[in-house]
Amino acid sequence: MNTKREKNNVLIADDSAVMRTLISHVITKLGYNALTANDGDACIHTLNSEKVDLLLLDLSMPGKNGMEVLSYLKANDMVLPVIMITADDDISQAVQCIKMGAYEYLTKPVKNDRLEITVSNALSESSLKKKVQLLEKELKQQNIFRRIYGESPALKRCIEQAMQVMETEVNVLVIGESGTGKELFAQAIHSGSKRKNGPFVTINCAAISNELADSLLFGHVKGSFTGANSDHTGFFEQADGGTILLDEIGDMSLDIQAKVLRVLQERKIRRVGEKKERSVDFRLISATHKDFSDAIKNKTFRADLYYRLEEYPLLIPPLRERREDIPLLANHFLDSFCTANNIDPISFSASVLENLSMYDWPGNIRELQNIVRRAAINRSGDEITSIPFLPQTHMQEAAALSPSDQSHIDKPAPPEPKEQKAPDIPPAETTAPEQGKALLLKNAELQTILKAYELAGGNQTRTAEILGISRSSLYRKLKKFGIEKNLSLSVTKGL
Ligand SMILES: Nc1ncnc2c1ncn2[C@@H]1O[C@H](COP(=O)(O)OP(=O)(O)OP(=O)(O)O)[C@@H](O)[C@H]1O
Repeated sequence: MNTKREKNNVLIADDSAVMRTLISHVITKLGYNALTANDGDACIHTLNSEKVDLLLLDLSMPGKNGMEVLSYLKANDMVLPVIMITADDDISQAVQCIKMGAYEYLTKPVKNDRLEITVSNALSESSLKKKVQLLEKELKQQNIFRRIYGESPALKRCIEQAMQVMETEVNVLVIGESGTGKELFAQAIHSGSKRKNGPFVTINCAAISNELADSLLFGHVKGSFTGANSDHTGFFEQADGGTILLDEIGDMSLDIQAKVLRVLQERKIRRVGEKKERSVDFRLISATHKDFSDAIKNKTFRADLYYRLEEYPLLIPPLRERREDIPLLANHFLDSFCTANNIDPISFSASVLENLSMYDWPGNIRELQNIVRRAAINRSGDEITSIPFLPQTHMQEAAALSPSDQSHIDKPAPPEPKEQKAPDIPPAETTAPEQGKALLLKNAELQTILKAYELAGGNQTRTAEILGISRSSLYRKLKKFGIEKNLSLSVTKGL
């Protein structure tokens, strides 16, 4: 790359007007912009007000001398190549400047050819350094956010914000509907922070009762209450040196809010049954799907705690506000499912991807992930051509979408050819009465569970994993279908 063409700004700081004129002449002839300063203070002023790519700095100047300007640059993290200009008898100081980070020194009288070469080399090197730094930043971003898929401007904005805040110690409040990826973002912020080698501890605030709060949050010592058979380390202590995620923070009781506020203020905890206090060092991230304004008004959430939590709010938009991410996410979940289950690659037909893009996804990405898994289990070939169990209640008409939403669905989806539909599950478009529809959905759900069960080789934990639900949800669903325990019996009976 030819640095001359870039019109870099070169600042010449010298108290001699003759030197400034001579050097400016050479710099301009080389194709760079020459800026000048007649002393150290003027030099610092220009550095703060202009974009300066290279500094030619006289060592001996009235007011702040060259060495002091160099110290100022270091103290203020201002990174740019500096070439010292020095009289012969200042050489030892010039060497000292190199040790302080100056790129090179030139002795007076400055020879034009030496000046030209040194300036060109310094600018090329600095531009190369900037490129490497940019690449490093991109690589770091790709690595930290590798599990977060999406290309929409809305998602990219979230990533950019997370990048900005992750290296600080600021408390982050991640706000978004259920299933939008709040926990994923919290994990990414932790892995991009200085605490990345420390623990990442998640507390589900909705699951902590007032009775158990002290023991769970702060720990207990053996014998401190009935059933305390051994010492226990609480969540805050477990997170020492790392990050703690307070998930579903809006569901925390007022009692527990007071306890958490105290830890945030004092950074100390006391285990139940123990007198001594222990210091804890953690970074706090909280997540919520709730709007706090009403809770604060109704005094069910402490305003003083809220303002501590939301030092930096990070808003994750729902999937329906970034529809362009849907096909990408759907394909990603399908590929992951096939890889995890040793299935030959399958794909979605274009019309299915369009249908998925028109759905509102009230359960956001988690719901999309589950629907993709079900579709993969129910497939009848290597292409998925219909999603019969996609509820119509949240389906947008293409015409109802905003123009930006429609960029990917400009043509209406062609009707599915009859022979491609799943044989035993009628398509969702069927104009059946409501009861009939409910029955069809129930049937589709059961078929999905049975196929997952087959795929899992009869293992119920694995079945639940494939379906993306917990084991207890699986049992609940089975119960709903009148199957209490023995799923294999139902499969063999064909239900
Ligand atoms: N952008 C994304 N790319 C890939 N997977 C994602 C993305 N966002 C979320 N997911 C996946 O969706 C699921 C839900 O994400 P996550 O648990 O982070 O959401 P959440 O907002 O914390 O949900 P909840 O409020 O219900 O706890 C997870 O399996 C997660 O891996």
